[in-house]
Amino acid sequence: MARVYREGDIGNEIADRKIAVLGYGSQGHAHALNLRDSGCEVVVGLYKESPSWSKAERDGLAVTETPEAVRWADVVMMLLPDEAQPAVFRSEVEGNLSEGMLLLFAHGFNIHFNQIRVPPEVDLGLVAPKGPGHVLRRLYVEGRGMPALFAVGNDASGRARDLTLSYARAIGCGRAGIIETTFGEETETDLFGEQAVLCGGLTALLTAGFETLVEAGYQPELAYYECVNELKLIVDLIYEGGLAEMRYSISNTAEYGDYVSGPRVIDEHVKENMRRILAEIQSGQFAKEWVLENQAGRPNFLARRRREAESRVEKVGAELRSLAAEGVGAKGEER
Ligand SMILES: NC(=O)C1=CN([C@@H]2O[C@H](COP(=O)(O)OP(=O)(O)OC[C@H]3O[C@@H](n4cnc5c(N)ncnc54)[C@H](OP(=O)(O)O)[C@@H]3O)[C@@H](O)[C@H]2O)C=CC1
Ligand SMILES: CC[C@](O)(C(C)=O)C(=O)O
Ligand SMILES: [Mg+2]
Ligand SMILES: [Mg+2]
Repeated sequence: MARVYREGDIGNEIADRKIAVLGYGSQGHAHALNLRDSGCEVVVGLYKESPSWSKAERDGLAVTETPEAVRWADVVMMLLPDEAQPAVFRSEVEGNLSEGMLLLFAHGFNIHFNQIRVPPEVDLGLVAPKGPGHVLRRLYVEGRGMPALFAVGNDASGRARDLTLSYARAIGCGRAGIIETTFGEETETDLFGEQAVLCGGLTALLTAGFETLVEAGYQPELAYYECVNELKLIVDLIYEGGLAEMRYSISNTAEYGDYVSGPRVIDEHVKENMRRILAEIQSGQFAKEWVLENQAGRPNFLARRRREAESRVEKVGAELRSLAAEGVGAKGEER
């Protein structure tokens, strides 16, 4: 079994270091605020026109432009979008790194697929929380934590491993559990999970279920409640107690249907498709496609984003959510 590091197994070396968090988006705001609340000295690095600059200041954080933040820091966490990282690394980060510094990533894409090469005298690490940044912050505030992976890509100083783990603890992940990995394993499993299961697989499954009911003549609002809205309630039970807890709470009729119909939906063909997607990730084909899509100005990505926002399942969901919000008073009480 993998060793799972908890708070008590990890030191507090990070408390003596100056940390620059580059970016203040989903992960950036959560890392910066969790580190600050864990007693660390943090500066957020951004570009001058960023709308997030004033937001970070309102949250009580010091903000400077990226090159200055890197020069000031001992530890730099790169939390720009993956596709923006290589250019910013070359123009604003690389020249300001020095021997003994630790450069961290929250996802290994650019290191594993050779889009960024870190100088050999600089330590290189990975702290990859296994969930969205806004939930990382929410859990920390609630006194809980999100699991994370950590890896060391280069240990020039001999201190990279302890410091990387200590950073993971300071953002709250030691409260849940931290597992050691490599940049390659984190990158390939993360891309697979988000494409085949958590985001791509799930949205395709929900949409297919919704459309099947609507095309068969059932009310779209009912189809939405059945195939999309209720998912959270089912997933919460799985999160709390695994598949068994969910199956304990549903009816025996639902449990029997789960056993006889689930494997006919997610059948061998689906697993074959999953294996193909994994192979495209492992070979670097997906990474190459995403890099080229960005170099071309993201035409397919942006068109797809627009089309998805116009889809029937999204429109029905938005209407139902606005009706639900109307029924709730300013203090969240039912009217
Ligand atoms: N989203 C998530 O929950 C997870 C993300 N990750 C990884 O974390 C990293 C960050 O992703 P995510 O938090 O989603 O990113 P976001 O898109 O949410 O935030 C990116 C931040 O970088 C800033 N930024 C963009 N371009 C530049 C630039 N040229 N110079 C300086 N700052 C810039 C943005 O500025 P502005 O605010 O002005 O837009 C924003 O603050 C990625 O490596 C991702 O794979 C890992 C685990 C989960
Ligand atoms: C599931 C998507 C994710 O990998 C994440 C929140 O963990 C991401 O890249 O945002
Ligand atoms: Mg990811
Ligand atoms: Mg992920």
